[in-house]
Amino acid sequence: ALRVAEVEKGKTPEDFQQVYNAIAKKIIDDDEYDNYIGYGPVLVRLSWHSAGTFDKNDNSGGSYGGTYRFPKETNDPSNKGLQNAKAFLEPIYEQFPWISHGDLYTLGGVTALQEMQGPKVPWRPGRVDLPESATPENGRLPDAENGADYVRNFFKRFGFTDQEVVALIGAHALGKTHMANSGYEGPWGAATNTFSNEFFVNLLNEQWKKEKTEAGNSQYNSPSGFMMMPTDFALKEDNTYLKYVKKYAENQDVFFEDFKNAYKKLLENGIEFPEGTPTIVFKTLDEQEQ
Ligand code: HEM
Ligand SMILES: Nc1c(Br)cnc2ccccc12
Repeated sequence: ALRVAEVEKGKTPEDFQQVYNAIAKKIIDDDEYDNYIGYGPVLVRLSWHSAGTFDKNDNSGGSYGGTYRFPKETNDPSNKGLQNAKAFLEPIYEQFPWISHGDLYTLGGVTALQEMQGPKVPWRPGRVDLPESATPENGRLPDAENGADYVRNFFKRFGFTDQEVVALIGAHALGKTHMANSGYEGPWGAATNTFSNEFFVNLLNEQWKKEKTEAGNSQYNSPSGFMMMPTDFALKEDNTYLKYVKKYAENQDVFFEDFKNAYKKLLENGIEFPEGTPTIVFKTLDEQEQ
């Protein structure tokens, strides 16, 4: 079914900037989360998982309906750990009950990314909450215990190119993996809350050793305490992906530009935005008088 955006009644870009500011301030206040990594990375992951159920073949799933709010999707094993991001956003929703859940989950990721010095991501409002019956079945998100062919095939469902796929996975510069959530653990050292191209720099420059985790997964570990999952590592094993890995490791500006475009496409996949829908480029807190 076609998803047509309808901006929340009477709301202006300034209203959405207020939501952005409330999320950004809460990220600063709740800085102790996950050993002081903070909520930035898990908010970005929630925005991706809310959009990552999209299937272009029948236009089902995706960010529009905000169905992550329903237990079936919240409890998808692929979403383990995202409950923390959901709880973080609950008081924001109480403060701005007019916002749709689809807009809230995608705006949460855009806010977190920009406040972690990532690129400015133009964002459009108008996702409309769909009923529980619209919740997609579990299992639409990717499984990290796989190689390049799986990754390439998985993202065909979104209509992404090889370049867009490599750019998007660069989000793994943020945060970390948690044994209790996914059966992967690490990095132990520089789990970061600043967006950069270092995922690609590490992937190319570190010495990697393939090991088994206590959950029975494979992961690649480096002496500096970094880790890669098989689907991360696949990006350097595949010659086409490797071309983009090198491009992004060499030039952070090019990575930021390509990530911004691919992330916007991810968050808006399957949605028709009518003429006149505002495109908002949010100001960061630093850019506003405090
Ligand atoms: C092949 C595709 C992908 C796979 C298999 C994958 C898998 C995973 C797994 C298993 C984790 C660890 C979760 C945990 O243990 O807490 C993770 C974390 C993360 N993923 Fe991905 N991911 C993929 C693509 C993406 C994309 C496209 C984005 C965003 C654009 C993204 C953003 C993140 C972030 C920010 C984290 C860190 C979360 C935290 O620190 O709590 N991932 N991913
Ligand atoms: N920081 C990460 C590194 Br370094 C490598 N892989 C990841 C996969 C998911 C989330 C974070 C990371």
